Amino acid sequence: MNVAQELEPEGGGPRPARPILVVDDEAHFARAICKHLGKHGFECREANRVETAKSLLGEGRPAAVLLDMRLPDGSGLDLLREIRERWNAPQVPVVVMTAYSEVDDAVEAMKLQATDYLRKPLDLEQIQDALKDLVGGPPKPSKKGRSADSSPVPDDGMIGQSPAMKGVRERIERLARVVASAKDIPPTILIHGETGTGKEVAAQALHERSARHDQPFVPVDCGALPNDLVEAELFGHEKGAYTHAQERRAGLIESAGAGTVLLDEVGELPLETQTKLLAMLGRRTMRRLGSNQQVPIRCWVLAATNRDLREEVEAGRFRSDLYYRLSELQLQLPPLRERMTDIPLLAQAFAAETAADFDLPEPRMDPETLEILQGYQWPGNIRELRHVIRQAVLLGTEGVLRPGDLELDGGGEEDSAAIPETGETLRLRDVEMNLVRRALERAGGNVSQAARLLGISRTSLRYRLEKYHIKP
Ligand SMILES: Nc1ncnc2c1ncn2[C@@H]1O[C@H](COP(=O)(O)OP(=O)(O)OP(=O)(O)O)[C@@H](O)[C@H]1O
Repeated sequence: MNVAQELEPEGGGPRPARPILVVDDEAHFARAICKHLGKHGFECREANRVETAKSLLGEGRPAAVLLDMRLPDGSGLDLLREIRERWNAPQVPVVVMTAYSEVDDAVEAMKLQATDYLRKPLDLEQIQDALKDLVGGPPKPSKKGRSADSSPVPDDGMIGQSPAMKGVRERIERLARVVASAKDIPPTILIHGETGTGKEVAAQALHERSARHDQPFVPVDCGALPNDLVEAELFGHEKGAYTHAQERRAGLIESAGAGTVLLDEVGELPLETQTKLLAMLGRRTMRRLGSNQQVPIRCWVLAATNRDLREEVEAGRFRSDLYYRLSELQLQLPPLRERMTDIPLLAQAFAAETAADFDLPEPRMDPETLEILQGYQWPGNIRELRHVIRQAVLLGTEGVLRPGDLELDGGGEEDSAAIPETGETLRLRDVEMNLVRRALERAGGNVSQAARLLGISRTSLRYRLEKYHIKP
């Protein structure tokens, strides 16, 4: 009899499957475990702190617990003790995850009747195997699960059928084939594209097509990390390596294990960090801050940038040797304005997503709304489109997306050259509103004639009339 059977309630009969509780302070790692186990039919709950774990435990007994020892607000051992006091061993299997240097903890955990312990760094397969032994196979899939083809979003998360997008897909397929044929660590791929064009989505699609798809995918926004912390975040640190390093901590690169790391906005890395990154890519090892020991790295590195890195190299802000190292293979993502035919699909998918998130009816798209969306320049690309649609669904007319529901930031066909800085937006709106009023007056309230006077389409004028609440 396996533990899963032991956990069946005495009264028999069907019951909802209990989730597996994953407690690890490395959020990326915990998420990767949940994602991997999720793919194999296990339901998971994630906690990155003792407090969160306790409140999830308060909701009911889990099928098993995967427990990291070092947590930001307490120790895994104390949590294990509490689980044992609450539910008595061996009813809830607890698998402890420890690093090599935490042998004492592992011994202590065994005394507290941890069911098993796994040594970090860990492969997701290992975790799955350990759980399978303990709780048996995954529960039957629930009827609630969405069927793969009920969603307008393709498996790779990349919506779009335009020639430009088909080109991107083909390129990703070709890159994936090269990656699959690499004997050891696949070559680095540099993904270029303006902000919001989907570089992270493309990186994830590459990861999903690689042999590493069951391992963590760890995106790191290099631009968001302050200069004095960037190396600690990337490479990890020993206790006391710098003022606030109170605990030893694995870096993001190490926590990716044999998965994929995406260095997003890699052009933002300080030169000193670029040097360390280059050494790491060459030697396939790295050192945690404050340590002399070289740790082997197994992850595949992808990089993304919205800058022209060759220009950065010329300006002396980016190391040319690192540029060549990172750009062994390249992928270019087109701006949204070069694939306007994808806008209806994207807009409808974002509208559906928002409606589902807020339990609203999925809105219909007014044809004039689509015309406006396809006439706008989208400086913020797909991210901006998603934002505009979400806002329109939440704050606009229920059940239909009308032109007046769209809040676009200038950038339309006739004013795309002037995206105003803060403070100028109002002035631009005032000028535009006055022009619209004057044109209407001169045209005696005739919308088509006023549009001709302004040199814009009738739809564009109708959009502005709604936006500024002007009655013709
Ligand atoms: N082809 C696509 N289909 C659907 N959604 C997409 C697509 N491309 C991007 N998105 C969505 O657009 C948003 C921005 O995408 P992403 O973060 O990948 O862009 P990025 O180029 O990495 O941006 P940045 O340069 O600012 O880091 C996300 O919400 C993403 O889900």
